[in-house]
Amino acid sequence: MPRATVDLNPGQRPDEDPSLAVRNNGGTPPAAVPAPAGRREALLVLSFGGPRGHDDVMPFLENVTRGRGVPRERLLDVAEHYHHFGGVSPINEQNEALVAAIGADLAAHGIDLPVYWGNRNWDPYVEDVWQQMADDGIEHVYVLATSAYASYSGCRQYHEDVARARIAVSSPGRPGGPTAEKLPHYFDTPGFVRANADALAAALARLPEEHRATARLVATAHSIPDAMAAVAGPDGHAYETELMAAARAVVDAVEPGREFDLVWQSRSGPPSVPWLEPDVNDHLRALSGNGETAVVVFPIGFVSDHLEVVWDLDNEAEETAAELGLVFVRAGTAGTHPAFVAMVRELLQERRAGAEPRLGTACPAACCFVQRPAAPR
Ligand SMILES: CC1=C(CCC(=O)O)c2cc3nc(cc4[nH]c(cc5[nH]c(cc1n2)c(C)c5CCC(=O)O)c(CCC(=O)O)c4C)C(CCC(=O)O)=C3C
Ligand SMILES: [Fe+2]
Repeated sequence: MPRATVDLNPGQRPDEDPSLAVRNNGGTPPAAVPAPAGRREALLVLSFGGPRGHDDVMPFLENVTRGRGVPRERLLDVAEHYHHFGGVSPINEQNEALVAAIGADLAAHGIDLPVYWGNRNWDPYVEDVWQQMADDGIEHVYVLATSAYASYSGCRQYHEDVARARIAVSSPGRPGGPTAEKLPHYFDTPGFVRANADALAAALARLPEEHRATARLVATAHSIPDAMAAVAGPDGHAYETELMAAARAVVDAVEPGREFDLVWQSRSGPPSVPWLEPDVNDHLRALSGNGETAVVVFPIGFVSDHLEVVWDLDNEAEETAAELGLVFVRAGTAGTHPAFVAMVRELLQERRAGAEPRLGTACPAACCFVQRPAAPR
């Protein structure tokens, strides 16, 4: 018997809180059977979203943090980071490039499948894209989330985004637009590991020669609240274990067995709430105190060089390193690396051929569930 799963396809339930449909419904997991012949399918790249200009910044931040108890001072602080880039997040052009690269790769392999792009927090919103796909006659959508790992923010919330979009496009006789299934977590796929390993190797090569063999390798990922980490994945703590596995595989692909650290960046929320530690800046101080002279930071937790990378690492962490006199190089992310793009095609083909659903495709009903604060502050 299939386990109760997060329901991506709640159909037409306009009177229900969309998030309840996701949380409480024991839905049917996508079956391990091939896609029906002739069904009109599409791929949706589902991402976080980011502002496109000055005036978008605060409304965007309010979208991200609605009802989440993030202090206003933190929002104003983060708004400043965006304003350093004219209010334009790099995430949009990163996603446009990824969509183009996936489209070109599918075409090059003779796979006739349209690729759409939608976001949780900013235009193009997932609800609007779902409507577009419905209008275009798409019947089934494979969803690639731009996060490789388990956690509420990186997995479950993307399931919720899809369920919300499906409810938004429901109308009498046309419930939910296309049906959906999320592609599984891909942190451990050879393509994702290869893309990150190439980036790490390139970063090492940018170090002055005398530091290459001894530089400390430091993997980073977005910090999350301890409470969110505790319930990530079916058995808890999957965010940390998946990150550790991905970082280990990436380092081993460059230099088998070389030591590395996994630390956290970009924490948010009120100081009273514990998040995963140590922070990358504190970690750099500790390394320097231990006599280390050079570091390579590789943001394994992210799939593109968006703001959390180009500000929090290239600016803040780099500055910390400079104060300490540490030689600092930051490795790139998967971006549009051909191995990463090919991996997306492989995940897609695996699902279309009827492979057994893996974690992230069909999640147990309570997987990654976190209780949000009762009232927005
Ligand atoms: C696990 C995780 C990922 C990785 C998985 C994934 O990629 O989905 C991620 C990605 C991202 N986070 C991003 C930006 C932000 N995250 C925030 C806030 C938060 N992130 C959280 C977690 C994560 N975040 C959490 C638990 C919060 C607290 C509020 C809440 O519980 O939701 C805030 C609010 C202000 C602040 O407090 O920092 C912003 C602006 C951007 C866009 C960057 C750009 O614009 O280029 C991206 C890709
Ligand atoms: Fe975030």
